[in-house]
Amino acid sequence: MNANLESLYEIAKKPSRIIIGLMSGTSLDGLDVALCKITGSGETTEVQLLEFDTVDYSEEIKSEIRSVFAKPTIDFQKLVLLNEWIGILHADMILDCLNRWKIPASKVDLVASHGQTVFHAPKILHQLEKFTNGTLQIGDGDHIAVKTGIITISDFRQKHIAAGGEGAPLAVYGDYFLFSKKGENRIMLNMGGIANFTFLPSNHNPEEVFVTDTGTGNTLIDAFTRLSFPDKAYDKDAEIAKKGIVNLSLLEALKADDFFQAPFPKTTGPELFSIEYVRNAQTKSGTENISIEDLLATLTRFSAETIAEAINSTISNTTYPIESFTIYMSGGGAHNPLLTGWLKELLSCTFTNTDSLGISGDAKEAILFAILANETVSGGNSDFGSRKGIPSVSMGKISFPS
Ligand SMILES: Nc1ncnc2c1ncn2[C@@H]1O[C@H](COP(=O)(O)OP(=O)(O)OP(=O)(O)O)[C@@H](O)[C@H]1O
Ligand SMILES: CC(=O)N[C@H]1[C@@H]2OC[C@@H](O2)[C@@H](O)[C@@H]1O[C@H](C)C(=O)O
Repeated sequence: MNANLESLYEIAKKPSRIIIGLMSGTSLDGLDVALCKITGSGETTEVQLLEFDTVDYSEEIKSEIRSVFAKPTIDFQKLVLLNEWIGILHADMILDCLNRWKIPASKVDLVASHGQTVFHAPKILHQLEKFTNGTLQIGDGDHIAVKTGIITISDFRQKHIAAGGEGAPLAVYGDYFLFSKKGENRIMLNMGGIANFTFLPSNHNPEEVFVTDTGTGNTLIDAFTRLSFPDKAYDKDAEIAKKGIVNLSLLEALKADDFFQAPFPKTTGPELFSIEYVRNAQTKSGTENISIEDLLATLTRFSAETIAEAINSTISNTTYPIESFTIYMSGGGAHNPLLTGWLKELLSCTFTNTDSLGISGDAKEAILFAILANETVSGGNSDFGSRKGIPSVSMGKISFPS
C-alpha cells in the first residue's frame, strides 16, 4: 500500500484525531486557525479546542484577494497565481501558529482547509439555465500538504454541489453534531460577512434540521465603513451607525430584491450584496445624499430585519412557538451591539452566544471544517434525509504531503 494511504488509514482508525481547521471568510479579515482534538464522529463527535488564533491578513493580502473577489470580470492569470499564493500563505500561517503554540507538525493528523471563496454563484444568482450551482474556493490543498507535511483535506464545497446542494451553508453538519439537543429548540445564528442560521428542533430529528443564508451580515456595513473611513476595517461596536437614524425609504428599497422572495434554503454572497446593490437602492429611493451615519444605521437595520424575518418565517412554518427557541449567536456580527440589540427587539426568543455551549463563536467556522475533515476520514454515516440543501455525503479532497 502507498505509505500515504497507510498513514491515512491509521489516522482514520484512531479514537481521536488532532485536526487544524482553517477558515477565511467573506470579511477577508484573516485566517482563523483552530487546533482541535476531535473524538468520535457524527453524532458522537466531541471537540476540544486546544488552540485558536486569527492570523490577520496584511493590507497586501487583502488587496490581492480583493482584485478578484466577487467580481464577474477579472485578470485570469491573477486568479491562477493567487490559487498557489494563498495555499502557500496559509501553509506558512499554520507553521507560524504551530511554532508559537510549541506543537510539532508531526503531532497534527490533518489540516482541514476551507480556502478563500472568490466567487459564489448559486443558480439564483447566475440564472443560466444550462449551468448548475457554482462556487470557487482557492488556496490549493496540495501546497498546504507539501509545505506543512500534514495530510490536508480541502475544497469541501464541490461535493455538496455535486450532490444537489449550493455548496453552502455547510455549518449545519457541525451544528447538528455538536449542538442539537433533545428537548431544546435551538437556532445557531452565524453573522459573518453573510449571515446564516441552522434550525435545530427539540426532537433532534436530522430530517427536520434546516439551514439557510439570510442575506448580508457585515459585508455591506464593512464596505461602506471602508469607503468613508479608509483606515477603519469595520464599524467597531457600531460607533458610527449608532449616531445615525435608519432611513425607511432606503431600507424598503434594500429589501425589495428578488433574493428575499426566493424560497428557503438559499445561499448568497458579496457578489449580490455589493456597493452597487446599495447604490441602486439609493437611486431608487432618492437617498443618494444621506450621511454615512444614517447609511450605516440603515445597513445595520437591513441585516437585522432580514435575519429576523428569515428566522421568524422558518419557525412560523413549524408547530414550535417562537418563544421556545434559544438563539446562539456567533461570527463577528455577534460583537455588534446595534445589530444584536435590534435582533433582540425583533425576535421573541432567548439570546445567548455559542460560547455558552463551550465553543467560541469566533472559532466556530474553523472548527466546522475540522469536523467535516473528521467525517471524511472516519464518519460519513449520518443521514439527513432527502431534503434540499443537506446532502448526506462526505466532503473534501485529500492531498498527501509526498
Ligand atoms: N466589535 C465589533 N463591532 C462591530 N462589528 C464587529 C466587531 N467585531 C467583528 N465585527 C464584524 O465581524 C466581521 C468579521 O466577522 P467574521 O470573521 O465572522 O466573518 P467571516 O468569517 O469572514 O464571514 P463569513 O462567515 O461570511 O465567511 C468584521 O468584518 C466586522 O464587520
Ligand atoms: C460560499 C461561501 O464561502 N459561503 C460562506 C459565506 O459565509 C457565511 C455564509 O456565506 C455561508 O454560507 C458560507 O460559510 C459557512 C462557513 C458555511 O458554509 O456554513
